[in-house]
Order: sequence, then structure tokens, then C-alpha cells
Amino acid sequence: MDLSNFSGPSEAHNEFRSDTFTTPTLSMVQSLTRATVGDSVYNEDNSTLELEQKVANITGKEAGLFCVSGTLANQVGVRVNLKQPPYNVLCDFRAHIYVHEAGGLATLSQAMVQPIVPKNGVHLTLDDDIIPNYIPDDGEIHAAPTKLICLENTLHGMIFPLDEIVKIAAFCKENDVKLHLDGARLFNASVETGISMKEYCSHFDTVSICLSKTLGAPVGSVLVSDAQVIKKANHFRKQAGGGIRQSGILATMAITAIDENVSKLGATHERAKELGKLCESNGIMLAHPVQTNFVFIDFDKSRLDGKIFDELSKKYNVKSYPGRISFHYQISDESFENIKKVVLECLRLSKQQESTAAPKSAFYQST
Ligand SMILES: Cc1ncc(COP(=O)(O)O)c(C=O)c1O
Ligand SMILES: C[C@@H](O)[C@H](N)C(=O)O
Repeated sequence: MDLSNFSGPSEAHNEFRSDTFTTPTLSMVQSLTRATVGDSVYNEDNSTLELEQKVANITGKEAGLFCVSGTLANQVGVRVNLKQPPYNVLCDFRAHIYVHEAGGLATLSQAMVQPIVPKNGVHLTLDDDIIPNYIPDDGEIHAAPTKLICLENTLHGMIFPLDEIVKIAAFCKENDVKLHLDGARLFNASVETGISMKEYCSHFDTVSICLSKTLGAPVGSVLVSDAQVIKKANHFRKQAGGGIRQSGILATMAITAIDENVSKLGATHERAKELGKLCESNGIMLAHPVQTNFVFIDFDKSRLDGKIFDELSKKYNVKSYPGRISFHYQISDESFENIKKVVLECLRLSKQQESTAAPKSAFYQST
């Protein structure tokens, strides 16, 4: 069997569009020899049960539910926290669950969503953002009471401060509001801060953890919570068509991704920070501070030309959005040098061209 496709450099070696492009490794493929093939709709696949328990143990929760995507893990995580409409969900206006999950909050949860622009421009705070937008469940029939708050850590690569999480969690407990974390890149936050996954997750009712991005598994996320909550979440997952039959082959690859790649996240952050420093030392404005694996360049304020960036990306054989440069552990040394050349040459040529209408970056707009 020719496995050379998995043993050479990853196809994602020059991929800066997203860490979702990470590809399965030879060790992940080899893990398939250990995969069980039970029907996990009946909770009879041991590899899937092993993965779910592994992530539950890492996060300090009782149970986990393997989902085929972070979107499904989030949407089931939201739904399982909500009981009787009308209700309102508070989140950051940039939150993935609001911007990139196809309106699932409205359709799957019948939720009114209140997207909030954080006053500090970086992350939500209890006093400045949550409390002013919180709607009490006091019987006032014109409103939809707030019954869930969703945080995201990291959000655009930025780490949500633990002290603020603690304050928001205490508020939720005092006001019978549930708290969900979109932890698609929580491993990145934990590696960067040294704060354990258990500590972060202890403040939330439900947490979704992605394994298919920064960790490099081909598929999957795990929703973690109390056992009773996960039992009900499984019901909503099935309702959404998310019941998976022989998921053991995906589970063993995800287990391998956790075992082998968490330790590699720090190096991806260092590269992102290096690119961020290079930008700032050359007068290029960043839309967000670089804290983990994303560099968000403010093309408008920096007067950079997105078309020039795209042309240079082709010239240097890298794939990237102008406004967001994403790092992951499969980026090659050569591609890292090339993305730096793209950014610096884009600055030089944009200045040269002094285009008066620098087009907005194609994908992520700065706030
Ligand atoms: C913060 C965040 N949450 C959730 C998701 C959803 O994950 P998926 O693309 O697997 O649905 C993503 C996507 O990468 C994400 O960036
Ligand atoms: C686009 C979005 O769904 C994906 N999570 C990304 O960050 O690339």
C-alpha cells in the first residue's frame, strides 16, 4: 500500500488561509490499524468512546460527544443549553457561531441573537458589554430573556482573559444563564497561557473543542459537559443528522492528533508573532494583537493593495487571505520565508503604486 502521500511534506505546507487545511499524517493513517468499527449511534464504537472520554478527561468534564464538525458541536452545544423559547443568546459580533454557522442559532435553536461589539475592541467584558445587553427573565413579554452567553477562546487568535471568564461565569450562575465556550482553538490558548484546559472549561456548562484545525485531525470536534447534558446533546446531534456509524476510523486519527500535535502549537504561535513584529517594524498596522496562530493585517489603515498581495502570493507559491494569515504546524520553513516576502513586497509595491482605493481584504475585515 503506497502511503507516500502521507509521509512526505503536507499539501498544507504553504497554506496560510486557515489551519483547517491541515492534512492527516502517516501516524494518523497508521492508527487506523487500531480503529474499532462499532456503530457509534448505539455507543458501541470503542475508539469513539475512547476519544470522547479522552477529551472529557483533558477538559475535566464528565462526558464528550464526537461531532463531525465544530459547527455541529457548537450548534448542539447551544441547543442543549436552551429550554423554552423565547430566549436570547449573547455573543461577540465576530463569533463564529454568529458569523460562520449559516444562521444555525435561528433555525436549530430558534434563538434571538444579540451580537455585541466589545467596548475595548478586543473581548467582551461583564461590566461594559454583557450587563448592558442582558435581558432578565422577569416576565416582561416584549423581550426574549437572555438564557445563554457564548464566548470564544481564542477569537481571531486572541486569548480571552481568564479573570473576565470568571466574572461572566459568576454572573451567569447568579442569573440562571448558561455559558457555552466555542473552544475551537482552546488548546492554543492553553498552550500560550499555561492555563490548563480543565481550568478554562470549569467555568462553562458546555465546551466545543475542535480537533480538525490547529491539531490536524482530518475530521471532528468533541462537545464536553456533564454526562446528562451530553446524553441530551446526543439526541440533538441525531436530530441534526449527526449520528455517525463506524466513526472509529476518525476517532483514532483524532486521538493521534491530540497525542502528537498539542506540543507543536507553541512554535506556530512564535512564527505568527515573528510575522506580526515584522509587520509592525515596517509600519504595517495589525487589526488585532498577535497572541496565538493568526496575524490579522489592517489593509485599509496600512494602505496595502489586496490585489498586489494576491499576485505576490502566486509568485511566491503561498495561499493566504490578505487580511488574515493563519499559522499551523505543517507550514514549511520555505513557505514561512515566502509569506514574509509577500508581506514586505506588498508594502513596497503598494507604496510605489499609492493606489487611492486600496481594496478591502477579501475575507476577514478588521473591526
Ligand atoms: C472559532 C471557530 N469555531 C468553530 C468553527 C467550526 O468548525 P468547522 O469548520 O469544523 O465547522 C471554526 C472553523 O474553523 C472556527 O474557526
Ligand atoms: C471560515 C471558518 O469557518 C473557519 N473556521 C476558519 O477559521 O477558517
